[in-house]
Amino acid sequence: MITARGLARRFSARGRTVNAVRGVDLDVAEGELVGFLGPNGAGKTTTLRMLTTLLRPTAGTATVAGHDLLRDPLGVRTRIGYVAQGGGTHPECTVGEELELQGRLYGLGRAEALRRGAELTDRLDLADLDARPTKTLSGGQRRRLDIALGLIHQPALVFLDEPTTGLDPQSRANLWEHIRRLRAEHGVTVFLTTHYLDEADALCDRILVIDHGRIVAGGSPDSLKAQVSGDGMTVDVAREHTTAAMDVAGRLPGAHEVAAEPGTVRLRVPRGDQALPELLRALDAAGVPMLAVQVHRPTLDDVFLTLTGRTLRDAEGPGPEAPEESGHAA
Ligand SMILES: Nc1ncnc2c1ncn2[C@@H]1O[C@H](COP(=O)(O)OP(=O)(O)OP(=O)(O)O)[C@@H](O)[C@H]1O
Repeated sequence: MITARGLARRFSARGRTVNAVRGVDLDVAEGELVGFLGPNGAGKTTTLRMLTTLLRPTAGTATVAGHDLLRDPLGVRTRIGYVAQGGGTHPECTVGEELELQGRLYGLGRAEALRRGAELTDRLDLADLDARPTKTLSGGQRRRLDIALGLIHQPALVFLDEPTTGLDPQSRANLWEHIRRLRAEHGVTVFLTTHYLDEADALCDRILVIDHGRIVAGGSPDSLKAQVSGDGMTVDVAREHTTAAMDVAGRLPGAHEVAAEPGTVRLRVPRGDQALPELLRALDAAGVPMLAVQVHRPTLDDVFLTLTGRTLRDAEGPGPEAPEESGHAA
């Protein structure tokens, strides 16, 4: 459904050059639900905008939904849906009007646009909101409307840019269910970007991790987690015992990535369940009272840390300063 080779995009403005995407290869099969994961400024949106014809690549080639991205951008556009981060609804228009207008923009007749709109509002739990101005919708309802608008022309492939950013946990879980159903019941291929590891973990068959404009890892959530060697342990002690606890922890068989901050020691061990009693005995023998301990299986957070040396939290915040440049359809 998507094949991209060496896709790259450079922005230049005011004498500065930003290599936002530095040569991305992608293969997405029909019916896959793929997550594109990375911190702020990693190049997710830029890649998405290239794949959806909104931004011309500086290098590389791609075929999207059976059409060549550079030679046949119109062909690409008719077969894909793109749900951008901010959405684009008019605040005074009603849900029904927005859907009808979008359908007409895609060349549907009025009756067909209304029929599709009704089908989508039904499918996305918006059926009672037809007459409501979009400005009165909740965050979750608005995101579901954005998705309905992206699906009006029955695309085979839909791109969702951070679909759940800003939503409360319940609305996120609800939206995940709708995204799963898009694929399960309608065979739509879904390519989504997200900051959230739990989202990628819960939703995606496959995850691609992008950092500094390059894909640094890819695979199923489980296979990525398997790349992290061992379980994590977090040990809390009184601040004055931090160094002693770190020494003890570092001597456990197979202990690695041992790090400490005042009152807390973190490490990785091959098997957390086996290391725990040993750690308790060793701390006891060293006269270090332990206040609390946690053992956890590797998470995608750990994967990200292992691959990039940063946690997604470290990476939060604005990306490198870069001036705006308006995008051009290819
Ligand atoms: N129009 C532009 N002009 C100049 N630089 C840009 C432009 N668009 C993006 N960039 C820069 O390219 C890099 C990648 O940005 P991009 O928006 O693709 O990242 P992202 O992974 O989607 O981040 P976020 O999660 O914050 O949306 C950043 O350094 C950004 O500042």
